Amino acid sequence: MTRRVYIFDTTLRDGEQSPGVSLNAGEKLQIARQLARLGVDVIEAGFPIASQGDFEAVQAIAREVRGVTVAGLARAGFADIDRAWEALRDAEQPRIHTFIATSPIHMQHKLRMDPEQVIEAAVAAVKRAKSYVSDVEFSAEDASRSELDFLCRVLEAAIAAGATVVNIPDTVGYATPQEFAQFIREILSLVRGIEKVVVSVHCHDDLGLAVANSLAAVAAGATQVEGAINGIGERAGNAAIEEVVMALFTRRDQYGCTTGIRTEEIYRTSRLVANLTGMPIQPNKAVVGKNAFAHESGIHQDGVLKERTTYEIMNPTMVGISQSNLVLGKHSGRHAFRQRLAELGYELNDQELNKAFQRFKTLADKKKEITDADLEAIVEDELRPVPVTYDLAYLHISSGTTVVPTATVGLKKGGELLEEAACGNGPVDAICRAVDKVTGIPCVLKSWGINAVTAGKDAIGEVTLKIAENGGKTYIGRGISTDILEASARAYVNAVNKMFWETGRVERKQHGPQEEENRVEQGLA
Ligand SMILES: CC(=O)SCCNC(=O)CCNC(=O)[C@H](O)C(C)(C)COP(=O)(O)OP(=O)(O)OC[C@H]1O[C@@H](n2cnc3c(N)ncnc32)[C@H](O)[C@@H]1OP(=O)(O)O
Ligand SMILES: CC(C)C(=O)C(=O)O
Ligand SMILES: [Mg+2]
Repeated sequence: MTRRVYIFDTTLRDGEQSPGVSLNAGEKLQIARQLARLGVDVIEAGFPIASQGDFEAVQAIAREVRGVTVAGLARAGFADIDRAWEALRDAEQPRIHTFIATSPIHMQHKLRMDPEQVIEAAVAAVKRAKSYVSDVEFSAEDASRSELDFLCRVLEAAIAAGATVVNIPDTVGYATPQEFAQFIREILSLVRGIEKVVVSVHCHDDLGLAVANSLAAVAAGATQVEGAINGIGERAGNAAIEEVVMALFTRRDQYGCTTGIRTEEIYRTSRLVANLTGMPIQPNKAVVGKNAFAHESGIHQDGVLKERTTYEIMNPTMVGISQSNLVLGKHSGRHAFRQRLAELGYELNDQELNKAFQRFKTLADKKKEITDADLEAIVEDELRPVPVTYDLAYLHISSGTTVVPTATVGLKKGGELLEEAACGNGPVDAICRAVDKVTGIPCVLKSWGINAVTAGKDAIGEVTLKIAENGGKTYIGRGISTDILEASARAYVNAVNKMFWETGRVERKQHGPQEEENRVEQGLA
């Protein structure tokens, strides 16, 4: 039989405790609306006594967001609880979440209270909260470092006082999965009345075990998991909700649990939280990272192209990502290379493909990322090798903050040296204009981009650009040099040569040895 596990989202409370994160009321409201669309059961909207801003944010969420429980956090003190109620009173389903620490280390050093005082404070807090709302969650902070007998007494007292949810936090991420599962099993068997309430866990990621501990607790019988989107939160963060949910779904054979989450909303929620909190998602992050459904190795790409499930245990569309991504790099193989070229509109025969593939591998050894423009340039060169009509003989640039950028270029055409100078908005513009003067054909620079082919201060830059002749067809040019202006000039001349060749401005004949040498110099052969 499948069990329903409740998802308690604390992105807006514990998540906001991430160092450097502060969300205003508008941003919190935006995230809360999306969390409701995602289908979480509880949104912990904030800690109302923390600041006027947080109070207003919780109040705004309580007033607007429907179909979900809205919780506010409060220490075990009347002022906190009263303030939480003030903020939550207009919620459709309000929950006051009150907490106090139960571990010897916290009671002695932080609270400076003895265990009996802690029990008294817990009971008084739950009763106060209960006087306002029927749904009261009690958390025993630092539960995983608390003595089991004492913890059970506190939980029992909180349930007797009216708590509807008891939460067992691993506040400092100290637990390990087997130990935590055993801890939960013991609590479930020892605490009187626990069968009447929801048993929750709240795990932190100090040892990278937050999700594993949460899942172990669910397997042991916990019925609510607390966490944050993208795993943000105090220190190393909370259990990542998207990971917990997708693990419960993907391994439902193991856990036998369901959640109310609409998984297709996961990616959108993750992006929104990353954007509004300013906490970027690491590329290799499970479920929502840029690489979570990306494959770079040829063997994997081949497998995925033949049958996606060879290397994917989840369908990306299930989490709201449109498709798997085959990334071309030095580890890629011909199957993925051919597929990407087909997507770009190139159908190559086996011989052409092999030649282009060798060029691609050579480039991939030098560059981290191979772009579509790189592929287009490779294929264009392979399929349509062009003779060198113009060859860059020299380039002189005058540029700076107080001078008009000026370029002088010398281009060889046959045995002749043709020289021109031009001014421009910047040095690249000046180069383009000077080349145009030589050729007599003004072109528009449609795009220009540079990549470092090698690392370090003396990196070789590779410029890829696109030009078009007065609204006409686009030609791609590439040029490499340690000087980015020289690379730009070479790329521009390369594109001009393609234009001359394709528009029939030069005689169509095979490359001679000198032309092939020139192609090598330009980094094109
Ligand atoms: C594990 C968690 O994530 S707990 C939640 C942590 N989140 C936050 O702290 C964010 C919001 N916090 C705040 O804005 C502030 O800390 C406030 C407004 C709550 C309190 O601010 P201050 O009154 O200046 O107290 P301060 O934060 O310096 O110290 C905390 C006090 O609360 C007490 N306290 C801590 N937890 C509890 C608790 N659960 N119940 C009762 N008292 C508690 C501490 O012992 C300390 O009391 P003391 O002043 O008598 O020594
Ligand atoms: C307030 C409690 C639930 C908490 O955040 C923790 O113990 O980590
Ligand atoms: Mg926490």
